[in-house]
Amino acid sequence: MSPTASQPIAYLTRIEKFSACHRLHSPLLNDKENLEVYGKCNNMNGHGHNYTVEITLRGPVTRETGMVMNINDLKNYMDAAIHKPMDHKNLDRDVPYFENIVSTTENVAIFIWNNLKREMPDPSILYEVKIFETDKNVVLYRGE
Ligand SMILES: Nc1nc2c(c(=O)[nH]1)N=C([C@H](O)[C@H](O)COP(=O)(O)OP(=O)(O)OP(=O)(O)O)CN2
Ligand SMILES: [Zn+2]
Repeated sequence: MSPTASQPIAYLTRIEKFSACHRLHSPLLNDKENLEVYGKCNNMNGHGHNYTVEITLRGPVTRETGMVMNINDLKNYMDAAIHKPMDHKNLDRDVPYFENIVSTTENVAIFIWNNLKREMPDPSILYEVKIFETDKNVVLYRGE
């Protein structure tokens, strides 16, 4: 059903956390360049983060249910898109997507976006993926 005056548009956000380790290393750069670009984050031993992910949907508030999406369903989609592939994993070694794609927070956001698009029955309502890699480093991705 398309939105009408009786179906206002709302933004629904769910926040989840996951932990993972990684090393910033680009296959498109040589070792010297990798060290120059990524500095301490290029260390062979890697390092870990407690990521916070905010997923926002934008869609009509369905009259019958009063919801953009049932949060219980959103939880399941986020579990499949975020926790199952990445929680307590080494992103570079355990997640095939990052085999040749550097595991920056930008690319983690794109990975989550693509996973959610596959999981959700109506992917058009996915509005934004926001990730806090640390308290100070935040990435927003809107599929552009
Ligand atoms: N554009 C990006 N730049 C950097 C990313 C990234 O994902 N995208 N990631 C890193 C490192 O992985 C690392 O996570 C940065 O962490 P760190 O410097 O320890 O964290 P803070 O900036 O929060 O802490 P400071 O104490 O201020 O250094 C690097 N660059
Ligand atoms: Zn990092």
